[in-house]
Amino acid sequence: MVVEKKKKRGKSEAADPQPRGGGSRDHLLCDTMWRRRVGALLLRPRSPLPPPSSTLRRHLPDHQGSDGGNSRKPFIAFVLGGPGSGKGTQCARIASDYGFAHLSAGDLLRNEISSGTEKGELILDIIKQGKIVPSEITVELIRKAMESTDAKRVLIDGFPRCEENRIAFERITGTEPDLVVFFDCPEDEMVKRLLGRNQGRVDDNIETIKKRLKVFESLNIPVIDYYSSRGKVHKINATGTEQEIFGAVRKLFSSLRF
Ligand SMILES: Nc1ncnc2c1ncn2[C@@H]1O[C@H](COP(=O)(O)OP(=O)(O)OP(=O)(O)O)[C@@H](O)[C@H]1O
Ligand SMILES: Nc1ccn([C@H]2C[C@H](O)[C@@H](COP(=O)(O)O)O2)c(=O)n1
Ligand SMILES: [Mg+2]
Repeated sequence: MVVEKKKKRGKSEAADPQPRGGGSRDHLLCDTMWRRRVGALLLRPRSPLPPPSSTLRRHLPDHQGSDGGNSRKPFIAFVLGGPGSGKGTQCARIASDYGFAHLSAGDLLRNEISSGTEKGELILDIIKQGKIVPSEITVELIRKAMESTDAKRVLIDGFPRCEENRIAFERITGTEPDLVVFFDCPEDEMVKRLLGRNQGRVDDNIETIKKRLKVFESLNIPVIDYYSSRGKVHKINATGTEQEIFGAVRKLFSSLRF
């Protein structure tokens, strides 16, 4: 199933996950341009990837293990949807009812900001502008979080946000999601929810929200289309009350064999 384009979706933007060209499309940049701008930080020599730890080995595809099943990779669900579509709200309920660990990419990045490091400052600057943080930063945070949980079911909320995110995740963890849940919500409803969220987020203002919506259409929809073509996407209508939406979520999760 290829996700239908909404009426307001710009044809060329949605079809071009890495738009090239002038400054007016600056809001669409994914991590390539940012890597250039912050070269000093990102081009620092990185130590070679360590051999997978026993925990990470659980994430490798087709790893059957020889310890009675304890080393099998966890069930991984990516949870996607536009800003304010209700990903975090529904993930909290899924985690509590179905025993999933909830890893929110946005929360991991905000924790890094709180740590007051140079990397945190870079992340803050990018988030304020509604853009996407370089994949190697985000995937590394997710990889560490996955390593430090023993959960057999993991929700990864708000990731991957662009094709580079997806490809970096697959390369670094050597695995793919078992399921992609897409919360489909009209833009006007998402804007209303974000403006009413009132959690002090630096990106919950109308200017940044407009940019995040454009980035979602341009860079995240192609990822959803990619997984749709691989039969992994389950689309949920994200309008209605939290409880109504969770009804649809429950139908899906109760039907899964983990
Ligand atoms: N069905 C709903 N109806 C009305 N408000 C909702 C609903 N679901 C969530 N909300 C509220 O909308 C706001 C955004 O929800 P939430 O934080 O879950 O979205 P999100 O998709 O995680 O957004 P972001 O991508 O910005 O993190 C929150 O204030 C939340 O309480
Ligand atoms: N994969 C990701 C996830 C998040 N970010 C940045 C950009 C988002 O606007 C911001 C907030 O995320 P949210 O809490 O809305 O999921 O964090 C990113 O760059 N890459
Ligand atoms: Mg969220």
